Amino acid sequence: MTTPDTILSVSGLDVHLGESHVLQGVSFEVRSGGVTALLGRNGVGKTTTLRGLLGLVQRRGEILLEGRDISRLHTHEVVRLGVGYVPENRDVFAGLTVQENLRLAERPGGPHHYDLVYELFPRLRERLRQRAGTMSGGEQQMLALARALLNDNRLLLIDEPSQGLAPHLVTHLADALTRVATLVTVVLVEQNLNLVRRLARDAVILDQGRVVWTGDVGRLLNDDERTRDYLGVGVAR
Ligand SMILES: Nc1ncnc2c1ncn2[C@@H]1O[C@H](COP(=O)(O)OP(=O)(O)OP(=O)(O)O)[C@@H](O)[C@H]1O
Repeated sequence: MTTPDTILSVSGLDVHLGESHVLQGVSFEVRSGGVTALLGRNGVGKTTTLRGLLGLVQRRGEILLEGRDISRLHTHEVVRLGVGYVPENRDVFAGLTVQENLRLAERPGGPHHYDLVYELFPRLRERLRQRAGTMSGGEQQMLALARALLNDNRLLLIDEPSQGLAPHLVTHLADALTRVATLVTVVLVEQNLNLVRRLARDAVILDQGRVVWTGDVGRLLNDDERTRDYLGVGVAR
């Protein structure tokens, strides 16, 4: 049931890729504010769900953003409604500088939140003239996040931001995302369950293209059997 504090409501989302029926009627809701984690084993359809929401893959089903059906909109129209995306491959232009990468991310009409970006990632301000491709993986991840944060978004879709980062960078990322989540609703795909525990309030678990569990993150991560069955891991406490 959709309640007033629901920002996103997905119902019967279906995606075929090649011969595969990757999403088979995915349905879930995202509450306004904070972080909802989209979890599941490798290959269950998490990235495809984010891409489906954005219209980057052909999809069927109903997707309501603040009550408005966006399921037939093109990607640029979804983005213009305030949906930001940070893909897992760190979508930066390697041959361009940090400054150019940020400029290109500016959505026409603004506003553009450079103050916020530099407050969260002071390193980027120091490196405005550096080519993005010569920065470390962590710095590129910060730049990818910064590109999404520059614009006014209602919803940010962030795919595996901690992938490949050293532990101290994961801590920095967690601090930044904690602040981000006070400003905009986040749907986070993440394998690092310590990060999920720290950041997320709600969880949605996918298995083989279907939602198999939704609920409170704390409840999920305190349930060894469930985390083992659905996520294939034990959780360190
Ligand atoms: N272009 C494509 N053509 C055919 N199958 C695809 C294509 N892209 C993805 N798939 C398949 O769709 C399934 C879901 O992929 P997806 O990337 O959404 O999973 P995921 O849950 O994000 O996985 P991971 O945690 O490993 O990133 C996988 O089995 C994948 O092999």
